[in-house]
Parts: sequence; C-alpha cells; structure tokens
Amino acid sequence: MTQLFASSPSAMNEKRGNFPGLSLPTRKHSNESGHLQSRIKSFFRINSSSSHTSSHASSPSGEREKETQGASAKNEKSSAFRQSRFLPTIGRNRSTTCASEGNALDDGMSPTATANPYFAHQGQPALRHRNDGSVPSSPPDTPELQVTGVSAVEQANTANKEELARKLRRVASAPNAQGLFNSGQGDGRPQTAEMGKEPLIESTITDIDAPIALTVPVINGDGFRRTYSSNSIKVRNVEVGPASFDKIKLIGKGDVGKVYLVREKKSSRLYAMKVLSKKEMIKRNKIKRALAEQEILATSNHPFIVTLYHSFQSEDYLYLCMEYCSGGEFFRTLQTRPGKCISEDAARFYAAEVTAALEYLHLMGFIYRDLKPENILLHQSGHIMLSDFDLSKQSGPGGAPTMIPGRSGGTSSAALPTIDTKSCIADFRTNSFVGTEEYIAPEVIKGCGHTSAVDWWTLGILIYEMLYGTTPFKGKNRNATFASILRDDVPFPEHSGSQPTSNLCKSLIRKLLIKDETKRLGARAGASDVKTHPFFRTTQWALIRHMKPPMIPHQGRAGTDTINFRNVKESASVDIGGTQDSSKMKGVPMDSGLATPNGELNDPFEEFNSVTLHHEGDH
Ligand SMILES: Nc1ncnc2c1ncn2[C@@H]1O[C@H](COP(=O)(O)OP(=O)(O)OP(=O)(O)O)[C@@H](O)[C@H]1O
Repeated sequence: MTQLFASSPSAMNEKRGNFPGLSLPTRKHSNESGHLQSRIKSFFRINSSSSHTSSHASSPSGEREKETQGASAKNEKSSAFRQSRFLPTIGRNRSTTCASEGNALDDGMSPTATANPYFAHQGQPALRHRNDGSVPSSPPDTPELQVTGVSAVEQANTANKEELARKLRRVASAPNAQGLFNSGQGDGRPQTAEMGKEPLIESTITDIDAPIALTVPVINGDGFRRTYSSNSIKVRNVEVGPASFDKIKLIGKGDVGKVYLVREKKSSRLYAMKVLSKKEMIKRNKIKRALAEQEILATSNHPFIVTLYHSFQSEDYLYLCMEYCSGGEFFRTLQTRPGKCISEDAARFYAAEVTAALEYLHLMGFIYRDLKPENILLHQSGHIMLSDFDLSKQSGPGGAPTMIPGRSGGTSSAALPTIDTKSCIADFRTNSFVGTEEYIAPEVIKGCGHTSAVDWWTLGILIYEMLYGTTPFKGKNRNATFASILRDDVPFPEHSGSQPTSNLCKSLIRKLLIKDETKRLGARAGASDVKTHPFFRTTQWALIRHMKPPMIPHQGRAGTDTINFRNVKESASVDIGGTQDSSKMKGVPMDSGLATPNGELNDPFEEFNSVTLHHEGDH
C-alpha cells in the first residue's frame, strides 16, 4: 500500500488552459423530476439483475466515515448508488482556477454561438493559456474573518508554499473566454433574461421529510425546474447560515470563489465550504454555472461524487457546504509520484471509479465535461470523488436506460446483461466551447456540438496521463495541442524509463480516443461499453467501493491538518462567520448593474436554492 502526498512537490510548470462556454441552448427542462425518478427507478429495476458499480457499500475507513447498510428494500434500492456517505475529514490542497475573464455571455449559455472556436479564433489571445504557472487573482473585496486552527508559522510559510504550488499548478478550469470568441454575440452583459423572470408556479417542497424527494421550485414556461430526486436524500429548507461555521483554512481557490475547510459549530463536523463571490460571478458571467453546480451537486447521490450538505446565500456570496475530501486533488497525487504516473493496475482502479461516476452522471442526464486529475478529489479512504461541476451540462428529459443483453460466448463480463445509459442523454447535443485544453475532445474544438461522448474522450486522456505522466496531444501551445487532438494518432512512447503498457490498456485508450465521436467507445451504450472492455475484465464493478485503493492519503494528526493540500495564500478573506441569517440576506450587490429601467433590481441569484440535504445514514 503506497502512502502518499507527504513529499513536497517537485517543481512543475505544466499548464492546461480551460475554456469558456461559447454558447449553449437555454436550459429548458420540463417534467424533469418525473423523468429523473423514472430513470432511476427503471435503472435500478434493470440493474438489480446485473453486476454494476453501484453496490458501493460501506466505507471501512475513517472515524468520520458514515455507513449506511440498507437492510430494507428501500435501503437496498438507494444503496445501489450510495450505500455509504462520507463525512468530512481532513486535508490540504491545490485548486483549479479560471484561465480567462472574458466578459461574455456566461457559461456558454448564449443561444447563438455557432462559430468554430478553434479555426475562427486561432492565435487570438482570448483563451488564456497559463503557461506562466500563475494563479489568478482571488475574488476581491472579501473581508477578513477569524481563522482558527492555523498556526502563525504556517501562515508565515504561506508565501513559499504558494510559490511551490504555482509550479505544481498547471490548470485553469472553466475559463470564461467567451469574450475572446464572441465579438458580436450579445452585448456582454450577464444573461439574466431567462433567469428568474418566469413566475414560479410551484415553490414548495411538498414533503420535505418524505424519503422520496421532490421538486423545489418549478419555473413556468420554458424555464427549468430544479429537482432533487433520490430515495436517500431528504431536502429541507436550509438549516444553517454563514454564522454556523468556523473557518479553519483556505484550501482552494478558483476565479470566482474560494474553498475553505470549515467546522460546523454545532456538530464540530468538518466540511469544505465553497464560497462564491456574487460580484465576481456577475462580472465574469458565471451565474448560471454556479446555479448548475448547485443543482447537480444537490441532485447527485453517489459515493464517487462529492456530497453537498447545505447551500445558502448571503448578500455577497453563494455558499456550497460539501463533504471535505481530505486526500486533496488526485492531480497532486499524480504530480508527486515518480514520473508523475502510476501503475497500470492503479490506473485501472481509478479509471473504474471514474467510469462509475460518469455512468451515474449520464444516467442523471448530466454531461460532466471537465474530467481531469484536478477535479478528482480523494476521500480520506483513497476513493475518488468527482468535484467541480460548474462546466457540467444537464440535458433535457431523456430516455430511460435500456437493457442490452449479454453476448453469448463472450468474456464473463461481456456475457452479462448491461445497461445502456447513453440512451438517457442520447439525443442531447450542446455547443459550448468548454473543457480543459489538453483534455478537450475533437468535436468540441470543431464547434459542431458535442454529446456525453466527450466524457469518454476525457477518460481516455485521463488514463493516458495516469500511465505516462503527460497527456497524449500536448503541444507547445494551444493551437499545436488542438491540431494534434484533431489529427494525430495516440502516441505510446516506449523509452527505457517508461513502464510497459499492456495491449489491452492501449486498446482501451485508443478506443476512447477515437476522434469520431460516433465510433468512440461509449457511443453505443455509454458506460457499459467501457465497463465491458477486456481491460476491465478483472474489475469487480459491484465491489469497487469495497476495494482498497492503491494509494491511501496521509492523514494528519488532527482532522484539520490539511497535509494533502497546498497552502493557498489568501489576500482577502471571506467572512463566513457573519451574524445575519442567510435567508434574510439574499439580494443583488448594489453595484451589480442589474437594475431595470424602472429601477428595480433583478436578482440573478433568486433561483439559487438554499437547502439542507440530509443523506441517509448521516446523523
Ligand atoms: N469537497 C472538497 N474537499 C476538499 N477540497 C476541495 C473540495 N472542493 C474543492 N476543493 C478544493 O478547492 C479547489 C477549488 O475547488 P473548485 O475547483 O470546485 O473551485 P472552482 O472555483 O470551481 O475552481 P475552478 O475555477 O478551477 O473551476 C479544488 O481544486 C480543491 O483543491
């Protein structure tokens, strides 16, 4: 068992730039709750007869880990996707950031974008490439807050560690480079038109204590409605506010937000609190992304997807109170390994967990779109947890998952019936230019729309990076990278220092990295295609949550020792310990420029849901 993350990071200067959304169709979801629930129900009905990822039962490690071992039928059902919930623990970390601060139309939510962002904009400075390893500026105007649990020495060392962290850092995620691309598209103001204008026709949670959960506001017309649909989550009106938490330490920083390790005063539990500046979101047109992230986190219920416990807002900030993944970023783990890579067996383990998480997301109608080691967090136990859903996209109502009979005469796994989760979002295409430079799929570069197949492409890149310590199409600049993505075969270097890669593994990578998305592995039946590839022949999908991860994060002495996180410098601290009740603090920052001609203020954050989510098994 390899113990990890203790070593100081070696100097690294690699960078990956992330992309902005160019345009997306407006979110139009009708009757989602019903669809989601029927999807889930039919999935479980089908799945009960097949071997599947979802039997993730209890997590054995960690004093704060929670187990729910459902004995009842209801519990068995829900436990198929999440039999265990983890409670917050420990850590130290790197963060992902936005690469650019375009002033465009948010989120790729503009309805107009059809331009090919690569060919139309080659050479433009729009998509900022953070080759200098710099860390974007933090959200400004964040007042100081009392910090507990951080020694003066540690704080004094921050500058040096920050320098190391910069070298370690290579990613900029979710940039809003739209401004780079979208001249002539829109007026550059935030897209508030489809936000919060439609009258609410239903705004109550009909039975917040019911085990099968429900719909929070439903918005009329072509608006979307939020749904929280799970047998094991109870949604309640938010039970906490900023003053309910003590801040311990800043552990991550993005371009509109910061992530703090916090302790809930009442329960003493640790959480990761993502605090997003409204002002910055408005400025950078990232409002919809934040709303989408909250929705996806609140809807998801899977052991490999970070758990949301509370979401609420104050006048200046949105708050997402999540499970604390004390193992930090998988990226950091990789970077601190010799050669920045891991063995094929270890790669198979992480690839399997990621596949399970993607399968779940697709089943729920979400395309993740930003898979990369930076967005894979490690739970204290060493299992993965996907995070950072601000680039994710929710499809409209899709089909129910269907059953694919096993192939007779195939391998044992191929002989089993499988689920076609692709059918859940099969027809959904979106056209944002989003992703991370080295991970971006050819169809995204071409700008002709993309589907959930982009997630299988990124899985191929991830597996490659785990094995080779670099990505396959990385060029000397963005255009070279894009050209290579569009044109080149996957290189499999075989120099003396490189570890041998099996033919099965190469076959999987090649199939995931097929440039034609319709021929790519996953195009036929989604995750089932991937899971039945012979590379995973030895993978026990149903037991994967019970397997011992190849690398176990170091634990600090105290739960608050964030040893697996980099030290993030905080220029201005967010006052998460304010005294006001969050529910009374909603509103638009006064200088947001969102006043209508009549002087009324549109609140772009009106649709942000303030909820507390009780997960089955948590106390
Ligand atoms: N639940 C968590 N547990 C532990 N650390 C976390 C958690 N969530 C986020 N972090 C840390 O904070 C960092 C920033 O989080 P995240 O990527 O979600 O923020 P972001 O503002 O969306 O960043 P970006 O601009 O890169 O998208 C992560 O890279 C990670 O290091």
